[in-house]
Amino acid sequence: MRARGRAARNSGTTDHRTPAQRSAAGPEAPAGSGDAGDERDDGAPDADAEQPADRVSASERLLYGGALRYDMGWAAHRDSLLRLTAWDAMRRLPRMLGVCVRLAWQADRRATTMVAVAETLRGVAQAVVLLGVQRVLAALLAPADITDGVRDALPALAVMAAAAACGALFGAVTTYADGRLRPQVERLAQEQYLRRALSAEMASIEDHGYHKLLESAQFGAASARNMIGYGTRVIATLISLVAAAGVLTSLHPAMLPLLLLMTVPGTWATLAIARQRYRSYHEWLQHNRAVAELSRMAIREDAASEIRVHGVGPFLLHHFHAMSREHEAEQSRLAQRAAAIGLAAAALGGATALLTYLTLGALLWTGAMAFAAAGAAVVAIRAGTTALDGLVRQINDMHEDALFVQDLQRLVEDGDAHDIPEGGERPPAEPGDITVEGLTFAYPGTAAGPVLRDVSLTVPAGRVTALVGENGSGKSTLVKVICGLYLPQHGTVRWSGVDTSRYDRRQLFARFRLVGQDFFRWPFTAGVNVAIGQPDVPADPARMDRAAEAAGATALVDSLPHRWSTLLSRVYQRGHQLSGGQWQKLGIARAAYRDAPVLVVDEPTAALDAKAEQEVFRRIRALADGGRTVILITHRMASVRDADRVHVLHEGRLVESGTPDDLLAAGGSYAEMYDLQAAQFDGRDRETTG
Ligand SMILES: Nc1ncnc2c1ncn2[C@@H]1O[C@H](COP(=O)(O)OP(=O)(O)OP(=O)(O)O)[C@@H](O)[C@H]1O
Repeated sequence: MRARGRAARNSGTTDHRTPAQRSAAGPEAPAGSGDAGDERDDGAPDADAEQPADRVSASERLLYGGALRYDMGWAAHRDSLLRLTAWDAMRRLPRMLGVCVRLAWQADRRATTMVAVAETLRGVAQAVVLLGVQRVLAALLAPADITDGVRDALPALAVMAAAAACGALFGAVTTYADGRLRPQVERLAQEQYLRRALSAEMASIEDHGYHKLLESAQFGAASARNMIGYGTRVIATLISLVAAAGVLTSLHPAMLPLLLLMTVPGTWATLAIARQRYRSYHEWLQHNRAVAELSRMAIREDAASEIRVHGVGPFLLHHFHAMSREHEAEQSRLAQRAAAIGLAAAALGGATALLTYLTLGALLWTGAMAFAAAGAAVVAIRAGTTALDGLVRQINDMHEDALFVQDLQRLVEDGDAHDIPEGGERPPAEPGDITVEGLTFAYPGTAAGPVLRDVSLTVPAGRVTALVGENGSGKSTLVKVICGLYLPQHGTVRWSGVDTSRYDRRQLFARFRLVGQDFFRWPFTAGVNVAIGQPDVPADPARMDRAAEAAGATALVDSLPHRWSTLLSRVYQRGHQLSGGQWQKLGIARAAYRDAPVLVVDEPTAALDAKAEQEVFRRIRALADGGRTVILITHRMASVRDADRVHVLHEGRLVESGTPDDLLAAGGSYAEMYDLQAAQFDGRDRETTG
């Protein structure tokens, strides 16, 4: 494809085999790769199939549980894609040019002006050359003596030469200014995209529809860059076209309609093929993303050992092959249709060209047109059809890219509803007691129903509060709602009795430090991995050392080849690999680096050795003793014994609350979980001592 953005959006080759040939010659399926019989509707290209989503390969069913096709009903592009007619494309041209100019103007006014002026002048130069041809032919063909003819043609030839030289010069100016402009436009658009994506609500990021918009709009930046190029060419082409049309009309009024008629078949073919490509691109977006993801898995660090030890390589390769073939079949179907449309357009184009030249001949024959004028008309027709064809192609390209730029604009302009809202009161520096009242929460867009049901509890200030319960009981969800990451459907979260919905959400986040189960391993230096806990201030090495000390990570940092400057990603040169437990210590140091009154720790010690685990809990306890509020989620019941208060969740409901001693005495769920774990240790002790 023409441009970088488009290359990233499209992929695939062709597979012309029938299903029978495919299963006969297909790759040997490794164990677990699906039943060969499932290939039944992994169909070869079916020219009549209107619904590619019906063709689901065994790989797709096995790996993704069904077809990975977007229902076109979702697409905001749908109408623009499928309604794209020549009239529609022309009608939209001014708006699309407006988009280009606005983007370019925002990025670099000087370069934009240079491009606009140079392209306009280049178009004018081309028009002068065309008019010169008419003059030269008239001068050469009119007098009986060729020497007189050449002499008469000389001034026009000189003007043509000068115009051609100027055209080349303006072309060079455009090349320079356009080359400067395009990367700036792309950067600007990408920054707009990132700003929007980074400020979206968690619920919006997980929202299917919004995620699709985010996915589609990510191509907006590359498309914006492309559009500048197309816009530039459209200006020059339009001027050439006006010149050719002017020349033709001046030669004979019948010529202009014929010129337009000649371009009808090409225009129809270009737009018909484009419509099919748009439809296909959108339907296969998810599928192609999955194929790209399958091939990326081959080099993922976190998958590398399992791929080798479990022999996952052939499995991945097989499914990559099968899914790629499936898309190739779609590509093949498109190619077949494009070839048929192209052939029909060529036949119609030939007929219209014949009609035009026959008319020209008739005009000559009847003496309605002079010989010189007919020669100039042939040149103008050629220039005109080339310009018109080019214009349709450029408008089509622009249109395709404009859809992605439109998505980006839609995201930028209408994304407010999905952003974490700004505004609200400033929350107090210390939240005091945190109380949750009648909280019910369901993840938006899921059919599973509420994962928290009517939960009411208190997290006392300056104490350690433990949340326990079996897997999936809602502990992590509860702390995410308490932190303000998600908004509950019912109920309130209060700080010292004040409803937190009054507070500015971003400032609310600033009161929490979080060591999540799935804290992110930034592929940056060890120092950044800790200092990113407080990214709004410059990294302070002394504070990093203190945070490492608080997390028991000093020895680890000292052991790194470049201490804080050690790059923690083996993907890069000089990269260093940490163990899971070492990462966890850095994650705790990140939270310690952050200056916030409430510490939320979700399974903080899962990857730590026994000594480190004990140390972490000792430090967490010390934090609370120093007045910090700690919310601790853990499955280690022994660690919970040090908590001041324990809340037990079961299937999204609060079932027990109290001090550890009270709950043990009550003999409920907590006591049961505690006894189970204690019995494991007792058993092991007996085994090792027995
Ligand atoms: N982002 C999400 N979108 C939809 N459902 C989710 C999401 N995160 C969690 N869930 C669902 O919410 C329920 C509670 O999950 P949660 O992670 O809060 O449980 P948990 O008690 O912390 O479990 P664990 O002890 O295994 O960490 C689960 O059924 C889970 O499938």
